[in-house]
Amino acid sequence: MERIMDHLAHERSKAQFSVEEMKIIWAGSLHAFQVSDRIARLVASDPGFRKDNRAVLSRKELFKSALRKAAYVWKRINELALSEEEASWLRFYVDELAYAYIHWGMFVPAIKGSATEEQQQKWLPLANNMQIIGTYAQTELGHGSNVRGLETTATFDQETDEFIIHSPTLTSSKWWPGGLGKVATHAVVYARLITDGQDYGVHGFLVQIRSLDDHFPLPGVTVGDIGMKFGSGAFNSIDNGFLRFNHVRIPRNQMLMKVSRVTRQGKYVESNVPKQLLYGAMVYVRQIIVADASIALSRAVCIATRYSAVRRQFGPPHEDENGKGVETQVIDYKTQQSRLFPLLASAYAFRFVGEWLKWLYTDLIQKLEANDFSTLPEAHACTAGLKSLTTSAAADGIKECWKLCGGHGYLSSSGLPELYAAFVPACTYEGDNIVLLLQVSRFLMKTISQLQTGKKPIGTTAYMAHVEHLIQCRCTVQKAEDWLNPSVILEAFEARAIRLSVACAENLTKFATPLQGFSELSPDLVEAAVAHCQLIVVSKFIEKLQQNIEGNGVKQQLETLCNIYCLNLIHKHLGDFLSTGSISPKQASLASDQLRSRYSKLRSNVIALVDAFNYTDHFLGSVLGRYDGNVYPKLYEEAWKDPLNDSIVPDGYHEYIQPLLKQQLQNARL
Ligand SMILES: CC(C)(COP(=O)(O)OP(=O)(O)OC[C@H]1O[C@@H](n2cnc3c(N)ncnc32)[C@H](O)[C@@H]1OP(=O)(O)O)[C@@H](O)C(=O)NCCC(=O)NCCSC(=O)CCCCCCCCCCCCCCC(=O)O
Ligand SMILES: Cc1cc2nc3c(=O)[nH]c(=O)nc-3n(C[C@H](O)[C@H](O)[C@H](O)COP(=O)(O)OP(=O)(O)OC[C@H]3O[C@@H](n4cnc5c(N)ncnc54)[C@H](O)[C@@H]3O)c2cc1C
Repeated sequence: MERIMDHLAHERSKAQFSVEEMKIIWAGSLHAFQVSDRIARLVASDPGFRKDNRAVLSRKELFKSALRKAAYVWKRINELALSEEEASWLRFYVDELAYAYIHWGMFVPAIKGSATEEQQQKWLPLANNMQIIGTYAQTELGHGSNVRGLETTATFDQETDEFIIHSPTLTSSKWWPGGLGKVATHAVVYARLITDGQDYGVHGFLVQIRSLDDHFPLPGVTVGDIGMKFGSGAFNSIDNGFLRFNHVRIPRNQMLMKVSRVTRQGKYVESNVPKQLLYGAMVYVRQIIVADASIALSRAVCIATRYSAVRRQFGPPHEDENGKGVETQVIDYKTQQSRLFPLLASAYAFRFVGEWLKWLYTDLIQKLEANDFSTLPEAHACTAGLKSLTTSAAADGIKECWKLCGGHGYLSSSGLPELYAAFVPACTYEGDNIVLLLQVSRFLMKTISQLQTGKKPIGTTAYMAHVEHLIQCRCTVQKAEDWLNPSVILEAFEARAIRLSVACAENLTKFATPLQGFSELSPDLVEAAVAHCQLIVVSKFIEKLQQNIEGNGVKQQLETLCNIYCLNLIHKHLGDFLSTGSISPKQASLASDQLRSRYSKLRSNVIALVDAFNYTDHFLGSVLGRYDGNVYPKLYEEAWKDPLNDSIVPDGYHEYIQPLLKQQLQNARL
């Protein structure tokens, strides 16, 4: 036991940089570090937030436990008079999915984004004080990605000055909203607005669905839970629900009227803001999900890295610090490094691009407030594309981390199965990842077509202004070290991205209609979108390194991580880079040489680099990822806690095992 604890301490002593300074870089600022660190410790030390083994709880127990924790969170927020920022960290570190995520993450933002000032004044205090609990009811049984295809109707009745909300078909039943099944009292419902016999498309409506007195559904409302989801624990603590309306009436002023409104006379009036603002809550959450992806991936990487340093298999006999013969740490196998270190680099890359995206979103909101809508298309493309890119990579990465831990990774006590099950739906919710990439490609094709009109591309598409150069430039790498030059990397990624996009744009012209072209070429368009999004991540990582980064050795570690992130992408997408002529086969081989050398450079720092995430053992929830590396005794201890070990002889022995054994013995004797 002592030996293993010493082992991680030895790993930590090898770090060539200041972990404390890196923690601040990871958190984003000294302030963010201090607040999150304080709240993380508060949660970890409070028995009310203990994480029992969720995998062994029944659905009802799990759900009730999540309700208890959510209520306790609210109590502590009020007792400690926490600020909005602190409250948000508290919900985050409690790490139990419950209705509050949708209430704070989607219901409140939907009101803020789509309601008029007057409506906000009425509804926000109720929501902020938890006098009502809200959900976001958009998806239907028959319609998820295609929001324009939603069937629920909101028909204006001029006589009573009300909207009648109705589910005309089974497929129009709302399906999936979190917190809807058993908890929410209110919902922002997306429905087709019909007035004067005309259908004006999908709009948002605030609808009360349960009584605030006895929690029963209101007349005309049928509501329930959609059932168990993948994985034990994970999303099963939350009540994703179904909802059907039978001519439910709401006052006219419960239509969210920032984008358009219906007058007392039933006239539909558009405001001067783009209708896409109705989808504002999705843009907001997609931006948060990118930050979530870096957190989920970094948790898995932290577990796999610490465990890989503890775990030993095969190898020539080494001597440990005490001169005792030991096997090789699995982290020293080059295959382990080539699978794990790019994931560590990706966690950092996603963290920085998430930080940038938060800035982009804040900037968008400021512009919208000043009636400047110019950056909305780019913000939509960036949030959609990066949500897609980072969640797909993080979900795959978490799965890889569990395999990197061998058999023990498959145990619930490793924390990895639940982490995976809880994160993988991020590839689907808030927009299916392929559907979102197609949105990005649409934006890219539009930008390319506008180049011909002389319109200057801005923001993340600014590189497209150099199309003529990027289409014909040749990569200048001659030796492996040349790959450490950021401008060389950037140009290779820009050339690959623009060449894929231009090829798509040219191919699209060969079809009878753009619609037909988009449909036939959609796999290529998705690849072009991925290339563009990877370029954004690469360029934001490089930009981060150009900032003033303090702390002994911190910048050097980030440079190595950035090199690994970029070179590994080249390695993984070699087909693209070679087929577009962005690099040559010889340069590809030099990139691989450089990548190997970066792994060696990073090796002695990896434990400290995952320590910089500053995750408490409580938050990690993993025996394999413990800070002290005391893995084996704790695995043994956890095994004993399994309900099957409550009795020596299992329940069922007398009914099923004993008779079988007896029968077989008797048969043998005959
Ligand atoms: C975009 C679509 C795929 C398709 O759109 P269409 O092609 O049909 O076109 P449209 O006519 O709709 O659009 C035309 C035009 O608009 C552009 N557009 C589209 N969307 C947007 C947008 N959002 N913003 C700006 N512009 C937009 C589009 O590109 C066109 O432009 P051009 O004409 O110029 O080309 C659309 O149908 C779509 O979005 N589909 C996806 C559906 C979707 O995403 N649904 C989400 C449902 S809600 C959900 O899934 C919730 C899950 C939540 C799970 C838990 C989350 C956990 C994390 C929460 C955070 C916690 C926070 C806690 C905070 C705290 O605690 O404090
Ligand atoms: C855990 C979880 C929580 C959720 N929470 C909420 C919530 O709170 N509120 C809410 O309203 N919704 C919620 N959702 C629903 C979610 O937003 C939808 O599942 C999502 O938008 C995808 O829609 P879909 O399920 O209909 O998939 P579909 O659109 O049916 O996708 C099925 C397949 O078709 C493909 N596909 C679809 N359209 C195209 C296209 N145009 N081109 C190419 N391929 C296409 C997709 O790539 C996918 O492979 C949640 C979902 C999950 C899993």
